[in-house]
Parts: sequence; C-alpha cells; structure tokens
Amino acid sequence: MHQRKSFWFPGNVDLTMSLYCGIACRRKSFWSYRLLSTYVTKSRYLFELKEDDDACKKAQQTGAFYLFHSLAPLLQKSEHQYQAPQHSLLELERLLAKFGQDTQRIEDSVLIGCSEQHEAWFALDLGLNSSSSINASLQKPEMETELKGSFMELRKALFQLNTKDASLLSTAQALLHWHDGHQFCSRSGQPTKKNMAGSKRVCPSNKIIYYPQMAPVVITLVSDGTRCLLARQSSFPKGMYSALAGFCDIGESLEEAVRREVAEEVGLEVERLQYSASQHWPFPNSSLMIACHATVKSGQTEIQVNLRELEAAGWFSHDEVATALRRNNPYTQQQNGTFWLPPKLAIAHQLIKEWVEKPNCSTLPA
Ligand SMILES: NC(=O)c1ccc[n+]([C@@H]2O[C@H](COP(=O)([O-])OP(=O)(O)OC[C@H]3O[C@@H](n4cnc5c(N)ncnc54)[C@H](O)[C@@H]3O)[C@@H](O)[C@H]2O)c1
Ligand SMILES: [Mg+2]
Repeated sequence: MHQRKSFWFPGNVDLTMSLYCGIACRRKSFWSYRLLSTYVTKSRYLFELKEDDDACKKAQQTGAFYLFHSLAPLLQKSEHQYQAPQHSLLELERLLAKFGQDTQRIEDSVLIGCSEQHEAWFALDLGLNSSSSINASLQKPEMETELKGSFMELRKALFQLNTKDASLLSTAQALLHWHDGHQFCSRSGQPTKKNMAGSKRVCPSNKIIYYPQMAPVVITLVSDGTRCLLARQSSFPKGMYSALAGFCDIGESLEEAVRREVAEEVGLEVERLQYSASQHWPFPNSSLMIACHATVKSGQTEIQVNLRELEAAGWFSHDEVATALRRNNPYTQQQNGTFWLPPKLAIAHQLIKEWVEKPNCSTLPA
C-alpha cells in the first residue's frame, strides 16, 4: 500500500523496460506493443477498460469479482489470516439467480485492478441499494451461508489480510462508497449514471462528469533531534499514540498544511521537513495520506495541546519508541496500560519505524 520515496519510478518498476518502452512507443510499429513492460501493458489495459464500456463488459466475462455487503468485504478465514475469495461471472450469475435477483445488478460493479495476465478484477456490493436493478439489498446471513464466508467490517479485517488483499479491498471499498454517495447530480438533482468501470459518473441531463475523489491528509512525525512527538485523539483505541495528522485546507501546499497542522494541534513551529511516503486510506472516506518528517527548532519544544483536536501529546525518547515498536501487540498493551503504536499497515507505523532506524531524517527547510 505504501508508495515509496521516488515519485517517478516506484520500487517494482523495471527502469530498463521503461526506457525500452519509450523507444518502442516512438517507433509506432505493430511490434512495439510486444516491447512494453508487463507493468506498462497492464496500465494501458486498465486505462482501456476505464475508457471503453464494451471492452470493460467483455473483461467481466473472464474477470474475477470480490463481493461486499453494505461496504463490508466477504472474507474467509484460513489459519491465522483472512482472505478475500474471488468469484467468476458465471458463479455470480448463479448466486444472483438463486436469490431471485436479475443479472442487471452486475452493472453496479466497479473495476479495481487486473492481474499480470490481464484478468480484470471487479468489486460488487450486494447490500447497498442497486441503481441498476429494482431489487432491494440481499439478505446478509443467507448470503454468508451460501458463500461460506462472512462480510466483515473492513476496519476490523484490514490488519489480518495480506498486503495485496488489503490494498485491493481498500480501493474497492473506497470506490463503492464513493458511488453510493454520488447517485445524484448536485446541480440538476437527477440520477447520475456510472460508466462500466466505475471510474466516473455522468449526469445525463447536463453532462456534468463526477470523478471519485480523495482528500489529501498530511501526517507528520515531529522530532526535536532526539525525541519524537506522538499524540492521541479520544477516539483512538486505549493506549494508542500516533503521529500528527490533518486534512489539507483548500489552497494549501503540502508544506503549508504540515506547518499549520503542527501549530494547530500542539502549538509548535516546524523548521525542517522531509517527504517520506504516501498511502491511500479508506477510513472514514478516501484520503491520500502524505507522510513527512519534520523538526522543531531546538529550545522550542513546549507542547500546548489543542484539546478540541487531541486528548494528549508528548515527547517520546528513541528507546521508548523502539521498545514500543518491538512489542507492538495492542491486545497485551491495552491490558498493561503501556502505550502502543498503530499497526504495520498504517503509514503512521512506517513513519515511526523510519525515525527509529534513522532519527535524523528531517533535513529540508519547511
Ligand atoms: N493511515 C494512518 O496511519 C493514519 C494515521 C492517522 C490518521 N489517519 C487518518 O487521517 C485522517 C485525518 O486525521 P485527523 O482526524 O487528525 O484530521 P484533522 O486534524 O484535520 O481533524 C479532523 C477534523 O478536520 C475537519 N475536516 C477538514 N477537512 C475535512 C475533510 N475533508 N474530511 C473530514 N474532516 C475534515 C473536520 O472538522 C474534522 O473533525 C483521519 O481520517 C484518519 O483516519 C490515518
Ligand atoms: Mg488531527
């Protein structure tokens, strides 16, 4: 889920293949497609499915579907983990027929990715009211029995999924959630219509196009050179402390948002800033978490907690944080009363871990 530091070539992109592809594209010959890297052909295939409703419908024939009920993904338990089962179009049609539903409902599905072999992946919610089908939501317990799994709240399940499923289901849930909340045009009040892939909705009366949105959020680990600042909101699970987070205001740069949020929440001014990584976060609505390290001026470390935003904030030593990372088991720590950190999948955890490994990471002026 984490997008690492390089903006242009994330970790798994083969640079040689990308350069090769550049040459192939300029030649424009029939064999150029064969020279494109797997990643490029996959990206272009997904782009085609978003743009072309017929191609997307065709992709459903050989595609795989992830099922949801009222935004909770269908999961099956295997040993220590949960996994998200896939269903073929045929299996889905049979399931809908068994529950007296028409196959029109499949048009509510959204495209969430594809395999390297171009098997397209879709997500479909069987619990939300359907805009394509007149039938109401399907009964959850009956569906769970039939599907040999359970629809689990994503927030509870996310940390027990493998990285691929966690990322796919977060994308799927965010997209299904967005469609559910954008059924009508805010200008005309008329029902909007989604394209086959679910990458946009259009108002048929005035042609306004609505695209799925994410809110940018900055998350900052503030350090004074030797200690880092962790805080908690009253809504956090008992004992959990995290880095400072906040939504960007309209018109703000990333740097401005970091400075303002730190000032607002703990009354400090940051001096130096370094971008670390980013992450899509589906709760409560889609956010793009942008993680940074920042440093306060030495001697200006007195925290003034904004109690409208936070319950508590404090400076933690390198040893304290390193120890908390090593024993990061929320269940035992809640009982012991010791503080604990967000789970591995959350970008806050990665940011804190990065600081523990390299405490002087904030080097750029804010
Ligand atoms: N993945 C992670 O590691 C991680 C860690 C911490 C926080 N987060 C996420 O970051 C988000 C923001 O953190 P925060 O709650 O401290 O933000 P915040 O400090 O900006 O405070 C939230 C308040 O900001 C206002 N606000 C402004 N724009 C908003 C918008 N677009 N949507 C909702 N509220 C908006 C609301 O009044 C809201 O109550 C949260 O949704 C949280 O789930 C993720
Ligand atoms: Mg905040």
